[in-house]
Amino acid sequence: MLRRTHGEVAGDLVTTTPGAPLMFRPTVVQTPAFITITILVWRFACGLIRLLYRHPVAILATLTPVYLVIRYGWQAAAWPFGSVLLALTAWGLTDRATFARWIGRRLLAFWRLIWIYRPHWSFAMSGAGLTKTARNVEYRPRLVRVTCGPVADTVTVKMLKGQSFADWTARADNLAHAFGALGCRTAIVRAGLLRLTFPRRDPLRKPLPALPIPQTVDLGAVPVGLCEDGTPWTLKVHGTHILGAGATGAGKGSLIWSTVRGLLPAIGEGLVTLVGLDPKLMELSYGRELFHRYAATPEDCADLLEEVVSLMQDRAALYGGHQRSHTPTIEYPFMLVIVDELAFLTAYQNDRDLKRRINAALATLTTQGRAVGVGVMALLQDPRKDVITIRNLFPDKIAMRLDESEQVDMVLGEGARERGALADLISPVPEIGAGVAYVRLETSPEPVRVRAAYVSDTDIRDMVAWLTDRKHDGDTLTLPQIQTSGEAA
Ligand SMILES: Nc1ncnc2c1ncn2[C@@H]1O[C@H](COP(=O)(O)OP(=O)(O)OP(=O)(O)O)[C@@H](O)[C@H]1O
Repeated sequence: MLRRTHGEVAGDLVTTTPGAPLMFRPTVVQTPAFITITILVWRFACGLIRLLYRHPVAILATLTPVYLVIRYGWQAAAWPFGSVLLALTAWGLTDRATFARWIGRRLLAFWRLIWIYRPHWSFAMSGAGLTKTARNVEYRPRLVRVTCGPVADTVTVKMLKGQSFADWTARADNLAHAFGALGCRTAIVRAGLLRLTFPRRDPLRKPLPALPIPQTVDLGAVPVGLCEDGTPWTLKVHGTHILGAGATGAGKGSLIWSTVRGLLPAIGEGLVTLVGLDPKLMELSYGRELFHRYAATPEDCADLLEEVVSLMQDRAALYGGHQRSHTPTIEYPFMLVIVDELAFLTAYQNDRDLKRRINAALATLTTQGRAVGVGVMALLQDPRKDVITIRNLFPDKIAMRLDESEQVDMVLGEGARERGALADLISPVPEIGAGVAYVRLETSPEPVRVRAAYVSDTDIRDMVAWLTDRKHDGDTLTLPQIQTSGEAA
């Protein structure tokens, strides 16, 4: 049976389908051509101004020679153009860093914008499922800006209304492949604005040799390796506690020894004392001489930890009401307690009393030690809750190669893996992956990929010799002593 459709009926449409959808025909308003042209010209002008504002160097470098050739002919233009080119080459050869900062990376950013990001943007967004369609119109997130750092591109994006940060972190892998990058890290700039970081090359691909022993020591920034953006990786050791987790062979040793190496001058001056707990008897014993106090058996470790706790409490009593923070002095040096394979002393310890004493001492140190100049740096293989119950008492965490993806959030905190901390995907091949880690510092929620420098056995022997030489030179006659509780009081 033929039946007319309901609603604002489109002409004389009829249908034989029962329950056919209502058909509406929107009113078509003819836009005058001059309005359309004005809008297009306006958009073009805005785009041009934006381009000039964001890429002045690239635009000048492209347009100036063209203008000179058209205006004066190529022979006349060749002189100024050649001179500028020569000056820029000389600048690039003599001071590479400033040339790269002011010219090179700006040109590169422009090039990568027009060659990689702009042409692939639409397809990458829809391919990654980051577009939204409403009334048959596809809306795309806006590419705001591209900048280039020494090793990575930073792309600023305006998210679509209704999108969440999690939508983007979940697509990080898709985006990396879409733009031919090694990976993609996401970070929020402000509400609605997102920063995507695409590494162009990986400065952490090759092992780093041990860093030079620094001239002076900053306990807030001890150099231990390299970040993936090519900047030095520095570790804050004073006023915090550090937990490092990594499967066997992940390179936890390089983290310990790079830290000790960075602290060496301060150890020599007596401003830093090292306390080593080495239940595996393999790692710290190699540089035993660098530690003021050292323990290996669980009993000795428990005694030593309790001694440090009592020292810390004496200091706290001394400081109480007078000062709220610690400045290292020879009398009251900063004390770093390094624990290799913490689980041997806690979870895998059969003696219940020892286990309780060690756990209690570590919990006390990590809750009260920061302000009085006692820090704990603990390493372990397995970060699960039943292995380490005091995980949350360490403000700074480092995830080296881990066996399972779930372990990443256990170490670095909820959502770290989603934000790009792929510690479970670090290569087990020592040359490629040993010493590589993701860090999440107390001050920043974004995980940063880093690699610790490799301190070989020879380097450790040299460090011992360096310290011994200084002692003999008279700089420091004895290794600084930990004051016992009686002395401190
Ligand atoms: N930073 C590094 N760069 C390159 N290679 C490294 C680095 N650190 C360690 N390695 C290599 O990886 C091997 C294992 O390192 P290391 O013993 O430090 O691992 P680990 O995490 O302490 O393992 P385990 O928990 O079994 O003791 C080393 O013998 C060395 O060859």
